[in-house]
Amino acid sequence: MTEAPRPAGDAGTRPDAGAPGEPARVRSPERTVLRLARPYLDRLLGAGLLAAATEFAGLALMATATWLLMSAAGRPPLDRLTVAIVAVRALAVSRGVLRYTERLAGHDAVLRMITDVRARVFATLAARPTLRQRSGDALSRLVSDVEAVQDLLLRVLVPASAAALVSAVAVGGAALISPAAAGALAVGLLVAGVALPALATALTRRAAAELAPLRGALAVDAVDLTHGAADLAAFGATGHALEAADRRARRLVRLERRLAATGFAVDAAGVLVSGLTSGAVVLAALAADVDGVLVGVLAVGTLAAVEIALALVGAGRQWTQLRAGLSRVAALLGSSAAPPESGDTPVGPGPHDVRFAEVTVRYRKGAAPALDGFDLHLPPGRRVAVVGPSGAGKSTLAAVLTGSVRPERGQVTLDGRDLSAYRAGELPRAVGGLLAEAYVFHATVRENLLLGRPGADEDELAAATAAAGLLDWVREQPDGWDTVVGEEGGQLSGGQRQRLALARALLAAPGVLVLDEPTEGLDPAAADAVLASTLAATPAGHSVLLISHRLSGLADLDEIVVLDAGRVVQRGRHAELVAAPGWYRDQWLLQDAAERGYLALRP
Ligand SMILES: Nc1ncnc2c1ncn2[C@@H]1O[C@H](COP(=O)(O)OP(=O)(O)OP(=O)(O)O)[C@@H](O)[C@H]1O
Repeated sequence: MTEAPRPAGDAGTRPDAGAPGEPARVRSPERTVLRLARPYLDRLLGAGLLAAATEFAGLALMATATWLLMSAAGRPPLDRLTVAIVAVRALAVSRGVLRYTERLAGHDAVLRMITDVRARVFATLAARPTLRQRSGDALSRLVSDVEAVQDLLLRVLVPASAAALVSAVAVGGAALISPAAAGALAVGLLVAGVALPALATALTRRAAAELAPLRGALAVDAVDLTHGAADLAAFGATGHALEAADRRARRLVRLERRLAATGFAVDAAGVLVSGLTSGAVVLAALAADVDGVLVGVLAVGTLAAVEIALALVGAGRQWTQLRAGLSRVAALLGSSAAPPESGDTPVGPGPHDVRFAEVTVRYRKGAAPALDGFDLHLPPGRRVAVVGPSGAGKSTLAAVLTGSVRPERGQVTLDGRDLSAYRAGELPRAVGGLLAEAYVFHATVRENLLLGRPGADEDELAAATAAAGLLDWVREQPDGWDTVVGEEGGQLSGGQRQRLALARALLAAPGVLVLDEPTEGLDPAAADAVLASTLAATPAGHSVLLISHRLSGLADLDEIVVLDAGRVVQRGRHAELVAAPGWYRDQWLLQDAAERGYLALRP
C-alpha cells in the first residue's frame, strides 16, 4: 500500500518500451481500437447509418410538423395537407423504429467486439504474469478501460458520424429554401459541432487524463487495503494507508466536480448557440423574402439540427475522458493485436524442442542483467533443474520461456521458431505450468482445475490431484470437487493452495512444463514426495524446466544448471555437482544438514 508492488514486464527489456512493467505507449489508441473493430466494421457502419436515419427522421418530423401547423393556420383545402399529415405520422413512427434498430445494431456490433477485446485483454494479462502483479489495476483495465472501447464506438464515433451526416443534409435542405439562411445555419452548426466540442475537449483534457490513472490507483488501494488489512494492522500502518487512499479519493471527487461544472457551462453555451443560430437563420430568411411558413420551418429545423450537432459536444467530452483508458487497453493489446506470422502450423501440446541461445535480459537500461548470455537446450523429454541463490535470475528464465519477458539479446526458439513469432494465446498450449505466485480463483476445486484443461474428466482430475498430493484432502471434503476454495484460495492452507496450482499445471500438461518452486510451502518430506510424483506424472516426451531453491530430489534429472547473478556458474548432473567444489555442493550440504535436523526434531 505504502509502496506499489514492483512493476515488471517485458516492456523493461525492450528498447521501445516505457516504464518497466507498463505496456509501451501507443501513439494513436483510436487506431488500435479501429483495427480491433475491423471485423465488425459492416455492422458498425449499419449502426451509423441507422443513427443518421434516426436523427434525420427527427429533423424531418420537426420541419414537416411545423410546416403542417403553420399551413393549417391559413385553413387551406384538406387535400393540400394530406401528404404532410401522412409524412408526420410516418416520420414519428419510423423515428422510434429506427432508434430501436439503431440501438440494437450498435450494441450488437459493439458487444460482439467487446467480448473479443475482453478475451484478448484477459489472455494478454494471463500470458504476462508480471503485468498481473497489480491486480487492482488489472481489474480496472478489464472493467472500465474495456468499457472505454465500447463507449468510444457507441457514444463517440457512431453519434458523431450521424451528426456530421445529418448536419450536411440540413444545410443542403436549407440551401434549397434560402442560401443565406443555409449559410447562417452552417456557421451555427460549425460552432455547435466543431468549436464547442473542441472547447469542451480542451477544457477537460487535463482533468480527464488524470482521471483514469487515479481510478486505477484507487482500485489498487482497494485491493491492497482489503488483502493487506492484516499486515497493515500488524505494522500499525492502517491509518497511514487509509489516509493515502482517502487523499486519492478526495482528488477524484474534485476532478469529477470540475469536469461536471465545465460540462454544465458548455451545455449552457450550446443552448445559447442554438437560439442565436435560429435567430440568425430567421433574419437571413426574412431578408431574402422567404415565405412566412418556410421561415417557421427554417427556425424550428435549425433548433433541431443544432441540437443534433450539439451531440458532438458530449461525444468530444466522452472522448477526452476515454483517452487514458483507451491508451492503456491499446498499449496492453499492442503486441497481441499484431498479426501472427503466417504459414506455420499451429503449435500443439505435444513434445517440443526449446533452445536458449546467448539470452540476455535486462529490466532497466543500465541495470545489471537478470540473465546474462544464457544457453540451454531442452529437447523433448529432457528434464532440467535451474537452481541458484535468490535473485540469480531463475524466475526471469521462466518468464522468458513463457513469453512474458523478451530478451534484450539472444534468442529463444520453440521448434526452431522464435518465441515472439507465436500468437499470445498460442504459446500457453506448448509452454506453461506453475509460475511464481500462481493464482487460485474464488471458485470450486473442480473449476480451478478445469482452467488447466477444460473438459477433463474426473479420472484425469484425480490423477493430477493425486500427483500433487491433494486427492486425499479433496475426498475428505463434504463437497469433494465442488469445495469452494475462497478468494485467492484463502480457505486453503498455503501448502494446499500450492498443490492445487500444481495439479492444475499437471492437468494442462503442456509439452514444455515449467515448474517454478512447485513444492514451496511444503515440509521437506512432503516436498520430496510431491516432486517425485510430479515428475513421474509428466508424460514421456514432455520436457520439464524445474526451478527450485531445494536441491533435494534432483538426482534423477538430466541436467542441473546453477545460476548466479544471471550467469551459469555450474552445470551437470546432481552426482557430478555434489562431487565438485562450488555453490551446489556447499548448498547441498547445508540443506541436507538442516533437513536432517528438522526431520530428527519432528514429533
Ligand atoms: N520485474 C522486474 N523488474 C525489475 N527487476 C526485476 C524484475 N524481476 C526480477 N528483477 C531483478 O532481476 C534479478 C533476477 O530476479 P529473479 O526473480 O529472476 O530471481 P530468482 O532467481 O527467481 O530469485 P528468487 O529465488 O528470490 O525468486 C533480480 O536482481 C531482480 O531484482
